[in-house]
Amino acid sequence: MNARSTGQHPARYPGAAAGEPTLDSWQEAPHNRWAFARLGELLPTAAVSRRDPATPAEPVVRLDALATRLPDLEQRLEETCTDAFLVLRGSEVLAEYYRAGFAPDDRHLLMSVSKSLCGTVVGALIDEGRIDPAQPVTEYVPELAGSVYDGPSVLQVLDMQISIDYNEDYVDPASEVQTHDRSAGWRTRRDGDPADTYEFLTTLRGDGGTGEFQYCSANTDVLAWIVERVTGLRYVEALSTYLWANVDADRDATITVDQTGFGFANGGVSCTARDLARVGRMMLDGGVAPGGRVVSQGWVESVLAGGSREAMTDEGFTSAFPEGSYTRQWWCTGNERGNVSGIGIHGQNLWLDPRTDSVIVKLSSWPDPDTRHWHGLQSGILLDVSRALDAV
Ligand SMILES: NCCCCCC(=O)NCCCCCC(=O)O
Repeated sequence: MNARSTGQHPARYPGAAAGEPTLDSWQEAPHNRWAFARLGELLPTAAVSRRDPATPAEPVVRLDALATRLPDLEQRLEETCTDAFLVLRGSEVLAEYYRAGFAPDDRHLLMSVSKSLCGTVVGALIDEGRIDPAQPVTEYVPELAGSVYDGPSVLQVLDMQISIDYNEDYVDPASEVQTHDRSAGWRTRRDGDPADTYEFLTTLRGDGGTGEFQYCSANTDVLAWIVERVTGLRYVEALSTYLWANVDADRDATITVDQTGFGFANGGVSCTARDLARVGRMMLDGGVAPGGRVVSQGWVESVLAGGSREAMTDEGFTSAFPEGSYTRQWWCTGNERGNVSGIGIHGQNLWLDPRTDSVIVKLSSWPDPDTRHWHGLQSGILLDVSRALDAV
């Protein structure tokens, strides 16, 4: 593959030269001043737990508030490989569950729930007038000229309505989603792979079609690239500035980065269940968080109203939710309760139940990424808990 220029990217730290520090220069001045405090952005880093691994966290089971209506909830959480589960009604944590070995302040990978966070950052920048959703993507990232993103609007990327030669089969080694992973450092590189995520995005092609839903993880990374271009910040910093710094989080979130330091917006965020619930709380509070307004009420209303039912083609989703749609990086069930969710493979949900003003977080480690069987069990729990909240 011929490496092509993907243009200027935000400096890793103020004053850093483009592309610096690299794996070979981070130990040298002046880079060491930044790198010694940010090593996890350059080298895979293991945490030294403050909890003795020999005495893993005790399980936490606080499901009493739901026990009358859902006496088998704990069993269902166990059967669906739940690591953390939390129900936040208003500002009250009504129920919580953490499996043995996973503590309430442990972070968990969100997979594609990360997309809903990125969508929120884009929403904030649209509110500020810094992104116009009707503009073509290439207005912000001209380096995507010639790719499938040469033509579609930012809104079509947000709503995933672009026909892309991208196979999102997580277990197919020949799929584009696996090449994407390799470019981002999630899998071992192969000869000829793009050097990084930016370059991978420039390689994507399509038939020029728009208007039909196609779930494609690359779209979110394009959004993150746009975020970088309009803010001059790295995506990791923008996520902090526009979202995380405002939600009164207990802990820092983390995001995986590729070798250029580009955050894997489509699936790489990890955080605690309680902090993720705070993002849901902000949505149900009309875009307002303890640190101030994150997105406009109008943005939140657009998400809760759902997207185009006609555009939705995902039979897996519509078999469960016949009125389902996807908009602004959120899955919208179109059911009578108006449930909307961030959804990630292997059982991650940030589920909003506007009717009871509740947020349900479920973080899991299903053995399979994305089967109807597992989604069915998971949706069943989320719907049953939502209905139980009507009476609690
Ligand atoms: N390769 C990096 C991470 C990709 C994460 C992909 C992901 O989490 N996808 C979620 C798919 C949700 C499907 C929902 C449904 O069909 O019901």
